[in-house]
Amino acid sequence: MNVRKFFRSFRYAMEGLVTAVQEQNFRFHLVSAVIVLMAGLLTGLSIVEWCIITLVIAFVIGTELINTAIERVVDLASPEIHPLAKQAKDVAAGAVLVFALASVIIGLLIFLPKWF
Ligand SMILES: Nc1ncnc2c1ncn2[C@@H]1O[C@H](COP(=O)(O)OP(=O)(O)OP(=O)(O)O)[C@@H](O)[C@H]1O
Repeated sequence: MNVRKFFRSFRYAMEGLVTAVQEQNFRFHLVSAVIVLMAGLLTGLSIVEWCIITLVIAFVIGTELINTAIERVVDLASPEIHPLAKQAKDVAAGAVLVFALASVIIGLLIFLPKWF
């Protein structure tokens, strides 16, 4: 295994995260994740619940990262207005929406019974 290559790839991945942080939607998901993690600490969750919350946060943020990557590629490939460019961006945004809605439902199922 090439350790230098591994750390270089890691650095590029971190640069990707720094790029994504400049996106308002990504920052919204990050802030939401921090709020959910703080609520989890204050409420007290089981190991399984922490695993579910961690997975859900990773899925939403991961999907938002892929959405950002798709936006960049579409802008590169089709800087002019094109129906396929619109479809590509809207479908990618739809993927984020599906995960975000599922995360809200899962969050409610985990937290509501503990609060009420
Ligand atoms: N090249 C294009 N051709 C046709 N429609 C486009 C094109 N680029 C963007 N759109 C439409 O405009 C919407 C907003 O595009 P934009 O590039 O601002 O993306 P966004 O989702 O607002 O992301 P961000 O502002 O975070 O970059 C897209 O969801 C899409 O419907």
